[in-house]
Amino acid sequence: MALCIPLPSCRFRHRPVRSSLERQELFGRIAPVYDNLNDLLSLGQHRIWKRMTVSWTGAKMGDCALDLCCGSGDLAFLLSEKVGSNGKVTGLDFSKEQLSIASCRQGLAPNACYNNIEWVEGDALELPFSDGYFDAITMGYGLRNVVDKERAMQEMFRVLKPGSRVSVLDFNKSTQPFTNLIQEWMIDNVVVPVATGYGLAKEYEYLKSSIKEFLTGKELERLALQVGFSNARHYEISGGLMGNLVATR
Ligand SMILES: C/C(=C\Cc1cc(O)c2ccccc2c1O)CCC[C@H](C)CCC[C@H](C)CCCC(C)C
Ligand SMILES: C[S@@+](CC[C@H](N)C(=O)[O-])C[C@H]1O[C@@H](n2cnc3c(N)ncnc32)[C@H](O)[C@@H]1O
Repeated sequence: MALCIPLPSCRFRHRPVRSSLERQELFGRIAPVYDNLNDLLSLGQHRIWKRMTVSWTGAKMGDCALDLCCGSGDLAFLLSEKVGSNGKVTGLDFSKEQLSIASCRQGLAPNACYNNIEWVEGDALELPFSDGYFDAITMGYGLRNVVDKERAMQEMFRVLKPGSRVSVLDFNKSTQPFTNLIQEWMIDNVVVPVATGYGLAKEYEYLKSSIKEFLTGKELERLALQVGFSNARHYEISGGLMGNLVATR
């Protein structure tokens, strides 16, 4: 009979969320509360970080832009305002539940330009777009969550036009121990307790391990150059708690 002895080494205890399917299901479960919790937990700051992300792409009127791992669509809506009614935005995500919220928000919003957004259910690791198709790409809190970060960067490089930019927003994996300590303290003492009230403790506990397994700013810059980008720069935001990688094809 198989026995799982409750020791710290038992691989069935505190098993981290690993496979792509497990992550897809996690984002499906948090979808109903995701937007409200982002506003609450970041004290509205995530809206500012997302505006900075869009601005760093250099997207302009008439452009064709992609928001990868779009979730409920925050960055896609901001891109839509930048490219206007003559431009086009594609929001791609593998979670039906997140896309359904994005689509509802689009229907409820009065902005005419939001008609230029199309939602696509797909995998960031196998993009259903031709080479050199987009003038700008955003990815908010997506790269840390994909199972193959190099592959995701390669796909972004492939579908981007030469000279165009990708802007990748995420938690910063700092090289400063004190910054990491603050980040971990916030997750343990604010984020997870709040999420527990919604029955989503495990889902938000995942944040801490995913940041630990993520890349530092310098490592992200190196990865971008390695897959072929001609220029890559990582910016720290909000005292180094968040970060944004800007890379030019
Ligand atoms: C927009 C935020 C998180 C998105 C997010 C990303 C993920 O990968 C997840 C994975 C699993 C579950 C949930 C998520 C998820 O929500 C940021 C939300 C805020 C942070 C959770 C809290 C960080 C603290 C802020 C840095 C506080 C800053 C306030 C200060 C006034 C500058
Ligand atoms: C934390 S949410 C970010 C949502 C949104 N970009 C934002 O900034 O609020 C991460 C999103 O990435 C999506 N995702 C993760 N891995 C993916 C993949 N391989 N392909 C497509 N979407 C993915 C999830 O479904 C989820 O909606």
